[in-house]
Amino acid sequence: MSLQRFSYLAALFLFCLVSVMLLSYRYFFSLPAIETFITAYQNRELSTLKLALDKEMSFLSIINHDYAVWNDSYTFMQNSNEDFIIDNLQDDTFRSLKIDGIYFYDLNYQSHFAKGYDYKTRTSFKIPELDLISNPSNQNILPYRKKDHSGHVSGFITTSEGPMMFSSSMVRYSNQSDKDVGALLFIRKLRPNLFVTLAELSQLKLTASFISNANRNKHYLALKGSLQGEKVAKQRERILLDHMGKPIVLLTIEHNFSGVPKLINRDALLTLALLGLVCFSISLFVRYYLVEPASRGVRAINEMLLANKLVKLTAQRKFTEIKQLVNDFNLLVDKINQQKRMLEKLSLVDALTGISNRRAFDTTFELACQNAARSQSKVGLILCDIDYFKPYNDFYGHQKGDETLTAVAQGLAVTITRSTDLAARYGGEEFVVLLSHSSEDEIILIAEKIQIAIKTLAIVHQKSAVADHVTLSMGTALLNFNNKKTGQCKKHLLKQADEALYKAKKAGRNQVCHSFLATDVKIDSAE
Ligand SMILES: Nc1nc2c(ncn2[C@@H]2O[C@H](COP(=O)(O)OP(=O)(O)OP(=O)(O)O)[C@@H](O)[C@H]2O)c(=O)[nH]1
Repeated sequence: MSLQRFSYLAALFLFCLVSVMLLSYRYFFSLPAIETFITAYQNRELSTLKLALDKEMSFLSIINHDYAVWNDSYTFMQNSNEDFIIDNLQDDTFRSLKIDGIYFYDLNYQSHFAKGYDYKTRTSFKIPELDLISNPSNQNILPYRKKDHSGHVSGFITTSEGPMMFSSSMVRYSNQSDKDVGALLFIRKLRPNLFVTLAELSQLKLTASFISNANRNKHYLALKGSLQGEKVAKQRERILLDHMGKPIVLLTIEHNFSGVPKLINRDALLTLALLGLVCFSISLFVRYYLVEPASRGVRAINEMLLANKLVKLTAQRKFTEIKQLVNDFNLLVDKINQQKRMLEKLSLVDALTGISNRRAFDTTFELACQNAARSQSKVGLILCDIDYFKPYNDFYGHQKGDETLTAVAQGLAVTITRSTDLAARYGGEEFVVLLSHSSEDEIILIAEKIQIAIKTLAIVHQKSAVADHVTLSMGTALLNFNNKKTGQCKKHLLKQADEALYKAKKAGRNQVCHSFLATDVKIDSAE
C-alpha cells in the first residue's frame, strides 16, 4: 500500500472514529442532559402556573373568610336585619371586592341571602344552580361536610351564567365563641383577564377556552404542578375541574423551552464538516511533507538505477528523520562511488606489473583514435616483446620471471611522461606503448629511451642468444587518422606494429623495427 493511500485511509478512519465518538457522546450524554434540563424547566413552568391560579383563588378565599368570620355577618344570620344589607351588600361591595355573587345559607342549605351581580357589566343575574335545596349535588360547595373542619371550601362551579370561581366559609363569631350559624359563599366569574394575569405571572403563553358539554368526556389532564410522566413538548393541554370533577376550562400552554436538539442537527453537521476539514488537512499535510519527498526520492533513485549512476539527493523539508535519511543515503553514495572508482582503477591495472592492463589500453587507444580523427593528428604504437623469455622462465623459474616482467614494465612506464600517452601490458611478456598526437621522430626517440631503460635494468639472462641481459624487440607504427574510419585505422595500426615486431624478431631480436621507415629494421645501436 502506498503511503499516500495509507494517509487517506488513516484520515478517513480518524474522521469515522471521531464522528462516532462525538455522536455517541451526544446521544448518550449530551442530549439526555438537555432533555432532563428542559423537563425540569417545563415542570417549573407548570408549577408556577398552578401557584398563580392558587394565588387568585386565595384572594377570593381571604375576603370571603373576612366577611364570614365577622360579628355583623353572624348577627345578620341570626336576625336578618336590613341595615346589614344596606350597609354591606350593595353593588359597590361587589365592585370593590371584585366578586359577582354573595350568598348566605343557613345550616340546612336554605338561602338566607342571595345576590348575583356582574361587577364588570353592573347587571344583576340569578343562578338557579345556587338554590341548593333544588340542586343538592351542589351542596358540597359549602363547607358543612368538610372532614378537615377547616370551615372553608373553594373551587369552580358550572352555572347557567358560565363557569365561576367560588369560595365559601362558615359564618361564625369573630372570637369563635359561639356555634356556626351558616355559610357565606362568594362567586367570581371566570373572565379572560384572569387567564391573562395567570399567563403574566407564570411567564407562559396561555390560551383558555370553556369546555362544552360535548367535549366533557374527552380525556384531559387536570392542571397540577408537574408534567405527570409526559415527555418534553412545545405545547400541552390542561383542564380546570369544577367541584363535581367535571372539566370546565381547557388551558393550552405553550412552553418557553421545548426543543431537545436532534442527534444530527445543524451544529452537529457543522462540527462533522470541520472535523472532515481537519482530517483532509492532515492528509494533505502528510502528502506535502512526507509522501512528496519520499516519492521524489524514489523517482531520483529509479533514475539513478536506469542511468547506472549514483548521485546525491538533496535534503527536503524540515523533518530531522528525512534529513538524516537523505544524509545517510548521500554518505552511502559517496562510499559506493569511491569503491566504484577504486574498482574501475583496479580493473584497468595489471595485477602483476602494476602498469595499465590490456583493458585500459583498449579504452585509451579508442579515445586516442577518436581524438586523432577529430584533430587529424597521428597516433603511434610501440609493441615490445621480451626476447627468449621462455628459456628465461625455464632457467630462472616462474617467480623470477614474474619479477623480471614487473621490472621491465616499470622501466617502460618511466619512459612515458605525457598524460595522453600510455604504457600497458599487452599480454604475457608483451607490452605496448601508445603515443597520442605523435610523430615519427617522437616514436624513434621513445623507442630508444625504452632500449636504454631496459639495458639500464641489466637483468642477467644467461639463456639469451643475443645478449647477457634481458632485451626487448620492438615494432612501431604511426598513422594519420585523416579521412579514415577509426575502427579500420586501429586495426591497421596494430597490424603494422605487429608486423614490425615480427620483423624485429625475425631479424635477430634486441632491436626496433619502424614500419614507417624505408629501412625495415634498425638494429639496436647499443649492440
Ligand atoms: N613468469 C611468467 N612467465 C610468463 C608470463 N606470461 C607469459 N610467460 C611466459 O613467457 C614465455 C613466452 O615464450 P615465447 O612466446 O615462446 O617467446 P620467447 O621464449 O620469449 O621467444 P621469442 O619471443 O621468440 O624471443 C612463455 O614461456 C610463457 O610461459 C607471466 O605472467 N609470468
